[in-house]
Amino acid sequence: CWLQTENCGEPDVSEWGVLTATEGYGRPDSQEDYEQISYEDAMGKTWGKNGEKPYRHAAHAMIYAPDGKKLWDMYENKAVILMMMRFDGYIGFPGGIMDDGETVEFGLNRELEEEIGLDPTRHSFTKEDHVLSYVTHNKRLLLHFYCKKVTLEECLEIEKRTIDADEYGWEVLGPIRVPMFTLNDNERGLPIFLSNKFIGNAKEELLYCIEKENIMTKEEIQVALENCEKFKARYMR
Ligand SMILES: O=c1[nH]cnc2c1ncn2[C@H]1C[C@H](O)[C@@H](COP(=O)(O)OP(=O)(O)O)O1
Repeated sequence: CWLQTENCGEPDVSEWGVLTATEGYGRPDSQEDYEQISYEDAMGKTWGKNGEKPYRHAAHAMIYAPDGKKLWDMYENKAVILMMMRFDGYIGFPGGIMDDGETVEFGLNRELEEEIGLDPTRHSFTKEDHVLSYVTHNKRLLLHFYCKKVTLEECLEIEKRTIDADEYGWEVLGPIRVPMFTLNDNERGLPIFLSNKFIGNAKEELLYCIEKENIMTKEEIQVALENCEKFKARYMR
């Protein structure tokens, strides 16, 4: 039984080692029910208050920098956007579930330090960076998403630090840069990247921020999604 040091007994495959209490949160849910709500509604929520199983808060964040570098002098990379390969094989953003008593921003900054080694004295997320909140009743989670623009130099430094983070090699298997360009076959680059498996609503959060931060237009994103679907129809039956 993973990570336990004593009294392990027979492994119980339905209750998976010491992760039992939380690992269900990250599992894919065939009945995803993400409902967008305001930050204020999420903070003042009353669900789970009447002796039911409580709702937990979780927060994740996108860090990015405008780029403009050309691949082979041809394809402009519009931005460096940091995502990560998670332990479960899904792509997501760094962050996690708040510990009891933590504010969402405090918990987010703690998770970012643990997962990607973000230095809170230099890059601290505040309410100003909040973008979206969702509730998922299936998972009894209130999910908050944040986004911060940094300089390219800072972004590359943050990316480098990720492999020295406490969680590197455990919950985080590595930083991922989103390819923010598309080759002239209209598929390689962002469209094929979008055919990956993303945790929760991380893909929607990515696309929302790409548009909100004026990295790509709504129309450009739509074209990338359509080309992703064409690629999947051909190769991923
Ligand atoms: O990037 C994400 N965007 C939206 N939801 C996410 C993202 N990453 C995880 N999640 C969901 C999936 C889980 O239901 C919860 C908490 O997951 P996780 O980040 O793995 O939490 P811990 O690190 O274990 O605290 O959020």
